[in-house]
Amino acid sequence: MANETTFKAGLEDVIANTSEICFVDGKEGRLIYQGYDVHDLVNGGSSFEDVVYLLWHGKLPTKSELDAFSKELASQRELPEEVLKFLYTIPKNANAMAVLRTAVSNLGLYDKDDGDESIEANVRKATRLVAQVPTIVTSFERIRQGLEPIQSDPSLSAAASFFYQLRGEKPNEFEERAFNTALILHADHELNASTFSARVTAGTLSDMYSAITSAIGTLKGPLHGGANEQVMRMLLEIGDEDKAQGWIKDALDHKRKIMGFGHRVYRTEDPRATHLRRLSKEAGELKGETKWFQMSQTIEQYVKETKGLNPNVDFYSASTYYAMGIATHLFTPIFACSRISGWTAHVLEQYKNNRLIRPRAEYVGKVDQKYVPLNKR
Ligand SMILES: CC(=O)SCCNC(=O)CCNC(=O)[C@H](O)C(C)(C)COP(=O)(O)OP(=O)(O)OC[C@H]1O[C@@H](n2cnc3c(N)ncnc32)[C@H](O)[C@@H]1OP(=O)(O)O
Ligand SMILES: O=C([O-])CC(=O)C(=O)O
Repeated sequence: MANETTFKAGLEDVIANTSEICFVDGKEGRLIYQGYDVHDLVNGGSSFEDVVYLLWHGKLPTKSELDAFSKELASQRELPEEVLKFLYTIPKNANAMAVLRTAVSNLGLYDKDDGDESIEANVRKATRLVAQVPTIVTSFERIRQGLEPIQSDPSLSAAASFFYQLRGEKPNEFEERAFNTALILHADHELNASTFSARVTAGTLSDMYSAITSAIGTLKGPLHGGANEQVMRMLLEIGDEDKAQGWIKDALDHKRKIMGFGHRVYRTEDPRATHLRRLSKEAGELKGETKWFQMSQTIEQYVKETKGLNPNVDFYSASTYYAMGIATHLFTPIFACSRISGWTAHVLEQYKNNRLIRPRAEYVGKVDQKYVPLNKR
């Protein structure tokens, strides 16, 4: 039996590995990628591609490195024919995260580098994954609606390409800028549950696609990435700003969690929420419908006052995406379109310095049971 003093429910504050990729300073409310504050990356005008390069290579690319990397990513967006065909066989009402999880697993079967576990091959797999996860999400969404998937335009940025592949139209300036910011903000977050899943799978020296499939299944849950969809469903259910306070009070009185609030690490404002709050306001104003932003503000104030809880990344991303006309069931897959960069960075780091991840459980079951043969039970 493991020493019971070592047990921490939910592994809270347990250090499970070292990492150079990301630091979450929960006390100060800071998020750092490879030494760079996420505020500087957003305010300094980084592209998502810039950040993916940073997460993987530990340095910001030069202009020519970024151009080459962006071109490489854009050239890999098309799905293998077999995977595209597979998307047509999926039930149209399937959960979009379940589709993504299954399609990424399927994608691994057709990767040219399948079976090659060299660093170079794994970087190539990571590149394809970052390029193709959005294509899976947008293609299935179109197939679901009875439309044909759209071939990507390699001249577009990752942010613009998502809209183009989803709608067949390029985004406006705000949509591209806001989506690029959202992609940067969701890119990595240290040892969150889905990244931990990916690292546990990679730690057995299983392949990149298996690790990412584990991660997608973990992100799907409403206590993690799935919360952004639940936030929007909550706002829609409340329906009117005047009803927000009463609805939240009732939920809290019944000990229900308010989606999009609270965090295992942050004890202050989640730095990503600061940007997303601003984007939610801007998106609402551009659409001429600020009701969801205003309702979110009312909820934030009430939950802060009554429970002392801050909004996390999922709270204001919901009303931002909604104002941009994105369907609610795509919110968590969009999270995955960004987090795939962090997951792959962590899987590459795990392979570089691997040790099997295998914690202990504190045994609290029965002991010394007397065996009874079947005919005597
Ligand atoms: C991208 C992400 O994954 S960000 C997180 C997304 N998830 C959500 O938004 C779901 C809602 N939030 C939560 O469920 C939690 O805050 C989590 C899962 C994020 C963190 O969970 P934990 O660190 O395990 O905190 P835990 O659930 O133990 O909460 C501690 C206390 O705060 C309360 N609390 C925490 N979050 C909330 C919430 N959103 N609404 C109401 N109460 C809450 C708990 O009820 C608990 O109260 P108690 O001590 O009186 O029982
Ligand atoms: O870090 C966490 O536990 C959850 C989170 O905010 C994320 O994955 O972005």
